[in-house]
Amino acid sequence: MTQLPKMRYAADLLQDKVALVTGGGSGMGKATALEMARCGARIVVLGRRIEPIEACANEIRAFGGEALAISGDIRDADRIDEVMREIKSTYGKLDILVNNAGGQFVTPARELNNKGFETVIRNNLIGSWQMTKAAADHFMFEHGGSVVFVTACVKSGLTGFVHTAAARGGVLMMMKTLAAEWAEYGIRLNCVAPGTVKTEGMGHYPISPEQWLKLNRNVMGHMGDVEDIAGTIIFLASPLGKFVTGEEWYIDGGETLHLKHDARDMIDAMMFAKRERGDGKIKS
Ligand SMILES: CCCCCCC/C=C/C(=O)SCCNC(=O)CCNC(=O)[C@H](O)C(C)(C)COP(=O)(O)OP(=O)(O)OC[C@H]1O[C@@H](n2cnc3c(N)ncnc32)[C@H](O)[C@@H]1OP(=O)(O)O
Ligand SMILES: NC(=O)C1=CN([C@@H]2O[C@H](COP(=O)(O)OP(=O)(O)OC[C@H]3O[C@@H](n4cnc5c(N)ncnc54)[C@H](OP(=O)(O)O)[C@@H]3O)[C@@H](O)[C@H]2O)C=CC1
Repeated sequence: MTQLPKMRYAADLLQDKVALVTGGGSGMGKATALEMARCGARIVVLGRRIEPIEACANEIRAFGGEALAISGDIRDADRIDEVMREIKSTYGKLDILVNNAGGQFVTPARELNNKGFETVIRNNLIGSWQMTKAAADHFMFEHGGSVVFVTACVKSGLTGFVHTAAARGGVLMMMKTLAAEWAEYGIRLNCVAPGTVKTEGMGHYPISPEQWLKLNRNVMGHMGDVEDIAGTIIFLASPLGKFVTGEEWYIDGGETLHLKHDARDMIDAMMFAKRERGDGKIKS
């Protein structure tokens, strides 16, 4: 059971709202789902594995909230359509979409093949587009809504992650374009770009959190907590953010204050980890 932090927002902030959080079974997505439920929203938790999303929904029910866990892959357009129909038959509407699901692997660009590049683009750009378009078609063109994309700090690229830098940059420009085109339907769209945040997901990488911090440009010297990101997502998604659209907010411990590149250090650390493992891919 997750240790719930002190509540920051009013318990009725999201009263009568229905929110869908992709990747809501772990990390920042789970923290967002739990806090949104504590603010009164009915929550749909989406992810590929059923266990983590069921666990999150059960935690919400345990404190008296309402939640529905639906398994699905954001890359699968047919499944997304089914998910939207299930939400319609259960709750009748969808007010908030948090496009949080995503992930990538670390690799020097020189060693990345086309399939690997496309895999990460599909997971982080095309998946978010498909979710957003389906939410708008099924619900938000009708009654408005708010979409928050979780991206990453890629202001000056991201060494070792050319695929995800391209995908997240694509999400940013997609979000800004949609914010302009869809304002007339009452749809707001924004991005939250986390710096390095302590989550289960960081376990996928071959270096320790301490090594991440050394390579990182964060001036605070410590990682973010999932609640730092959840709080910002909720602000933007809720009526508190009703005059904000088309924005990207960096929640990054000052990582973007200075743009010193860590290119050599990053590649060296990754290549070292790869040699240590003796395999072709940099896997955790
Ligand atoms: C200085 C600090 C910087 C901080 C940086 C930002 C920190 C970000 C942190 C986070 O995002 S935490 C969230 C963490 N979660 C993840 O990142 C998820 C981990 N990754 C995955 O689950 C998977 O890698 C994936 C991205 C979802 C892809 O999985 P999928 O099952 O769709 O593809 P695969 O069949 O495994 O692979 C397809 C294709 O992709 C290439 N490839 C895959 N893995 C690697 C690898 N480790 N190295 C190189 N290439 C890889 C490859 O072409 C694969 O095809 P095949 O070779 O298998 O035919
Ligand atoms: N932690 C960090 O420092 C940073 C993270 N980010 C990004 O923030 C987001 C959340 O990260 P974090 O909480 O750390 O990550 P986690 O790995 O803990 O969570 C990612 C979640 O997304 C789900 N997911 C991944 N791919 C898909 C898919 N194709 N379809 C449906 N669900 C999917 C996973 O569940 P399942 O596997 O069951 O599908 C998982 O629950 C991600 O987009 C991440 O890349 C960005 C910058 C930094």
